[in-house]
Amino acid sequence: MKLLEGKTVLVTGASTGIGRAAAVGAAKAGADVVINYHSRDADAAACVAEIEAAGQRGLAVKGDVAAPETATEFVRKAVEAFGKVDVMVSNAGICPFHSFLDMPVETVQRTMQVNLLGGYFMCQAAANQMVQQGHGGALIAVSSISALVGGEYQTHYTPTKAGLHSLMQSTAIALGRHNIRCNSVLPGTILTEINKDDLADQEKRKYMEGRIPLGRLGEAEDLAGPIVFLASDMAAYVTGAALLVDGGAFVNLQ
Ligand SMILES: NC(=O)C1=CN([C@@H]2O[C@H](COP(=O)(O)OP(=O)(O)OC[C@H]3O[C@@H](n4cnc5c(N)ncnc54)[C@H](OP(=O)(O)O)[C@@H]3O)[C@@H](O)[C@H]2O)C=CC1
Ligand SMILES: C[C@H](O)[C@@H]1OC(=O)[C@H](O)[C@@H]1O
Repeated sequence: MKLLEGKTVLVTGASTGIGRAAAVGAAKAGADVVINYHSRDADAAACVAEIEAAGQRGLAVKGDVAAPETATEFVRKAVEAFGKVDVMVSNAGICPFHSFLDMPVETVQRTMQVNLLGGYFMCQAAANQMVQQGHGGALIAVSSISALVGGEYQTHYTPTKAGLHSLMQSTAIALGRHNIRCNSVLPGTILTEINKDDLADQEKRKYMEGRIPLGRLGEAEDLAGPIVFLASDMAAYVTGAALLVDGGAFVNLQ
């Protein structure tokens, strides 16, 4: 029996990167998967094609997670299509690198709205559905190593990742009685669209690689296994936990 057989998994921000790897990983583990995305129609369709190639049902629902109604609509469409929601992977996020002293107000507000409030509303909508179903579930937030350490050009971003980590701790308490487990994954530096421009700076890229004991930057697929594990019954007694997936970067002081 596959790890996620019979489960319906929802993933936000799954047109590219970590979300897409999680969606395809969940399908390969036997789940039907509903994805949210914001703008890349062709990439979202390609993700659904990969889910179907794994032998599972897939559906893409377009929407901006910053709007609370996107969350209720996403969950409603998932239930309409596949009957239930077992897992919510709240992954959608942005990181427009910018210096602190001249940070535009709208960049701060948008980053908080998408990353933190988007995650909050998605998890809340999924949890309400899970409580109504009455057979538990799992929420997984894609937080970051940046929940634990700072970044000079990420002063608007790192608080959102700390916030998601904290949200999973509090929802673990609020939802434990419903057997809904709440955990976060904390990726290190993973090569995706979000940091393509930032890591085009070869000096910075080499520095980041040099910080990692495993000797390489991460790939989106490196997150699939940890997310599938936390979504699965193998993690039945794991809640309120945060799993670093960073090649050892965080512990590398000297
Ligand atoms: N890459 C890394 O090093 C790390 C990434 N993370 C986190 O992982 C998550 C995924 O990022 P990653 O895969 O790297 O980056 P990508 O840019 O590849 O993926 C971001 C995804 O989020 C979606 N998205 C962006 N804004 C919105 C929105 N307003 N509403 C709905 N969907 C949206 C994008 O959709 P579309 O393209 O269709 O607009 C895309 O599917 C983020 O939360 C990020 O903070 C955490 C630690 C490290
Ligand atoms: C976008 C960054 O490269 C990435 O995002 C994070 O959360 C980490 O700080 C990574 O460096």
